[in-house]
Amino acid sequence: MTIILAVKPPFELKRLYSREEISEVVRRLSAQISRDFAGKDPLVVGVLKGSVIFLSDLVRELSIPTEIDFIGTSSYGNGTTSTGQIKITAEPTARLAGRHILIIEDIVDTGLCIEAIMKYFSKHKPASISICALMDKPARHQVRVKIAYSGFTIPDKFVVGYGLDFSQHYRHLPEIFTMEEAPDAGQLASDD
Ligand SMILES: O=P(O)(O)OC[C@H]1O[C@H](OP(=O)(O)OP(=O)(O)O)[C@H](O)[C@@H]1O
Ligand SMILES: Nc1nc2[nH]cnc2c(=O)[nH]1
Repeated sequence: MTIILAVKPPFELKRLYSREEISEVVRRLSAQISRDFAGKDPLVVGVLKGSVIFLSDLVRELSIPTEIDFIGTSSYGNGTTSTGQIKITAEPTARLAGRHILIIEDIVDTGLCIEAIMKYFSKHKPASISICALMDKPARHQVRVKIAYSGFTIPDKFVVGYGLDFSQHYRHLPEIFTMEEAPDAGQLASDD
């Protein structure tokens, strides 16, 4: 399925993963997490805002009790490339010391965001910190990242949907799409 967006320049969204493919990955990750964290009362921390839909689906598949919290970061502003300046914009409120913390990311791209989050949690003396990411773009990593629970390994393309935005839009789409300038963008732009 391809959607052409009537913006300038025109972008096209091409479906990368269907609802069924996403559900299958969510079930696989939840099973692994349920097994590894049994008896550990983990603190599941979603990285705002992109992980919210993934986190909601994931925790409802878990067979173990968990506590849920969130951390806010900003790095992408309104564009498709990281500014490289990662700010923690909202801190979790749960007790962190001595906890088994599972960070839930929608995507690891440069890895700068997750690196800053790992640094933040390390300072609070948790028992352990693990990362679960729905998508990983290894071709773009700028830092070493260890993802214990990885959903899809994706090519170097900007993706939207299932929580991920472009300029705060498209988070609501239930599937995941790549977003690229439409091939005839030059033609359309010169038709003004
Ligand atoms: O690996 P990186 O290059 O650091 O990129 C990954 C981060 O970028 C996105 O967040 P963003 O800052 O766009 O905020 P959002 O989740 O609110 O959209 C995404 O949700 C990840 O948290
Ligand atoms: N929406 C979105 N946000 C990102 N942040 C880092 N990479 C991406 C991406 O591919 N899509």
